[in-house]
Amino acid sequence: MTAFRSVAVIGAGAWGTALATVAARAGRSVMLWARNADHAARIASTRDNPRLPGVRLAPDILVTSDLAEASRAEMLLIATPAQHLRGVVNIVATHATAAVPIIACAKGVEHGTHRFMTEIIAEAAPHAIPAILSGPSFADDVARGLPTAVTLAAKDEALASALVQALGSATFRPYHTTDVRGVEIGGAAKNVLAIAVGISVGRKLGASAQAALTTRGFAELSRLGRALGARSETLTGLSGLGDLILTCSSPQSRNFALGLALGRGEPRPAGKLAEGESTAPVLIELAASQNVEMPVSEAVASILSGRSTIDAAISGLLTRPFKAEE
Ligand SMILES: NC(=O)C1=CN([C@@H]2O[C@H](COP(=O)(O)OP(=O)(O)OC[C@H]3O[C@@H](n4cnc5c(N)ncnc54)[C@H](O)[C@@H]3O)[C@@H](O)[C@H]2O)C=CC1
Ligand SMILES: O=C(CO)COP(=O)(O)O
Repeated sequence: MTAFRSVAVIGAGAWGTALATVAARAGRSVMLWARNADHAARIASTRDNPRLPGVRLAPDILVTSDLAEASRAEMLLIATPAQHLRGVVNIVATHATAAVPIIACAKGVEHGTHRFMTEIIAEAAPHAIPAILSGPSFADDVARGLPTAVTLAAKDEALASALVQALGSATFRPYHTTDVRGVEIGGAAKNVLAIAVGISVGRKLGASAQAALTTRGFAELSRLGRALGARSETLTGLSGLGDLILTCSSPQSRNFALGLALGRGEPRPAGKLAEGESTAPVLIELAASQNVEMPVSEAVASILSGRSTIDAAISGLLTRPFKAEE
């Protein structure tokens, strides 16, 4: 199997920049693609990306806005927002014809199609090998070299393991699995649940409610995961429970921070991507199609769409019938 000497990171936001740093630390030859040529030129000359302030980009990371050039790498990491992944992979597919791994690093489910990230890659770039990287990892922590561990999934175990070898280092520790769907469900659902927990903290409902909501959130994430064939060790692993714990406990999470602002009745944080907002309506459509109950996610979707007030949604959750814990 190839040693994956060259890596292209597609999307120069906070996460793409952190991942470029990770790949450079692991000894890869790295190219970071930004869609805007001026933005790419500015990052290339200043070695600083305003999306990830205070992090200096290693001198050997090439920054480009040429997608054809980036698409020729031996491994591609896609770090655009989830709803834009298809658009960018469509273009990548016109340039890259070899069967290279394309690793989705976005967390979400596509509107309209209900497709998970690796399904989109499979449709948009049929010659490529889809994989997914997800887990508890704030871009800022990762870029600064603080210890993090994530899950990397591909259908072929040998390939998943080779990708881990190519990207892993002492401070960025990917664990490999073949449970692709399990990994992508965790990353998508935890963002929606983090908004709910942020709202409860913003409303000062207390630490006990925060723990209860996170746990019941995990119950519904697991129900959907099981219905879609995820393995229980994935759901309780880094990309499931691990990422849920991180984002439901820290205002550093943009999803949690959005919930916090909503709960406090404050303006939402400006210019911050909170993927849970896009994922919430799709997640509940997906759950309904599987006859899976996701009351916490439904409450988030109804608050975000204006169908429910926060107080009505909280009251709705607290007055649900008592039942067995499952
Ligand atoms: N920031 C973090 O700590 C982590 C983020 N992620 C995931 O990574 C994905 C990206 O998040 P961030 O980098 O944090 O967001 P960000 O808001 O910092 O950056 C998003 C980037 O995508 C680019 N972009 C937007 N639309 C595009 C399009 N149509 N084509 C190409 N590029 C486009 C933007 O120019 C921007 O550079 C999200 O799905 C997020 O959930 C995953 C793990 C950690
Ligand atoms: O996915 C993340 C951490 O694992 C980042 O969380 P936010 O997108 O909520 O900031």
